[in-house]
Amino acid sequence: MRNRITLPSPAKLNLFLHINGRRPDGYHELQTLFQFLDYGDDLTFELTPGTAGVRLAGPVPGVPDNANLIVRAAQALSEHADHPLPGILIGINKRLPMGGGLGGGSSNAATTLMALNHLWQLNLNEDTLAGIGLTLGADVPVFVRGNAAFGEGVGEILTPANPPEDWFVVLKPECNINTGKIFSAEGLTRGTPKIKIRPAFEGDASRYRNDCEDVVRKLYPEVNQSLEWLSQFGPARLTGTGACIFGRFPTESAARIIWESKPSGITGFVAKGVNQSPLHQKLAELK
Ligand SMILES: C[C@@](CO)(OP(=O)(O)O)[C@H](O)COP(=O)(O)OP(=O)(O)OC[C@H]1O[C@@H](n2ccc(N)nc2=O)[C@H](O)[C@@H]1O
Ligand SMILES: Nc1ncnc2c1ncn2[C@@H]1O[C@H](COP(=O)(O)OP(=O)(O)O)[C@@H](O)[C@H]1O
Repeated sequence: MRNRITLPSPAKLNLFLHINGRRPDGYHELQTLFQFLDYGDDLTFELTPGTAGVRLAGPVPGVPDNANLIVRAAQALSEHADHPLPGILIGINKRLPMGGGLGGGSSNAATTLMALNHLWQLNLNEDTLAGIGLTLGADVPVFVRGNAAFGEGVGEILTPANPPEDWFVVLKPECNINTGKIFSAEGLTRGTPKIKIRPAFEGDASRYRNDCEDVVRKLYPEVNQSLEWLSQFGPARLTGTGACIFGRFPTESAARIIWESKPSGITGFVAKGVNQSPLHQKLAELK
């Protein structure tokens, strides 16, 4: 049994995102296709016997520790323990932009649930971990399950999927987008008819759109400009409620050529889409 493990906390893309309606509680019913990227944050977990509680080795800028999804995930998990738990120190190597639609915070929460379930020897099953994850955010369950998936409901009803593992240029326009602001925008497309994705989806996901895109383009000219630039080279889309956008390429070299020619000042990265989460690949190696 190790005392210290470093685990990946990958990004997700919403390859498409449809909004089918609004629930009585105000949340929106979605249909979306999640795929992971082989790019993300790294989290290091170290047991600190003789101490109690969860400490972060350093803060995430702009996020108080007690609001950090890593700390909130650890606390939620600790409520399921039936034995005293040793303290834990968590280091964060943050690469993913925050509030970018890449699910970084949700992914950090899922990595924490999986890591501490192992280090604290809680033996909770995946259903329980996904259920705890859902209390922290709609995107946490897909990161706990670790399979590319169609998501329904608010994204928690998951059907495994196998989209092509293409390469992506991901760009982060210079703006931060609040998810709540987009879901409450007046002109948001909210009535896209449901498509049949269960028991199996038959179709080309790239034919479908992100229903948040029109509103985000109007409210954030930076996103509009970046989408116009990237779509010269093929279909480009928003992920989640933005601000990140992505373009799909069949090879790494094709993606890198476009990446090298991006307008100056814009940040982002090139990554491969993967249908098994890098977190689950690493956990399988540790077994
Ligand atoms: C849109 C998606 C798609 O993957 O991703 P991101 O852009 O955040 O990465 C997710 O569904 C984001 O889910 P989650 O991360 O739980 O959303 P939050 O930031 O907690 O939501 C902020 C607010 O947006 C509204 N909201 C959120 C999700 C949803 N399906 N319907 C909503 O109406 C609610 O008012 C909520 O209070
Ligand atoms: N560990 C964390 N990493 C990133 N963001 C976090 C974290 N903990 C809490 N947050 C909060 O969650 C918000 C959403 O972050 P994130 O999941 O990265 O973006 P998105 O949901 O747009 O993909 C951030 O703006 C931040 O306030």
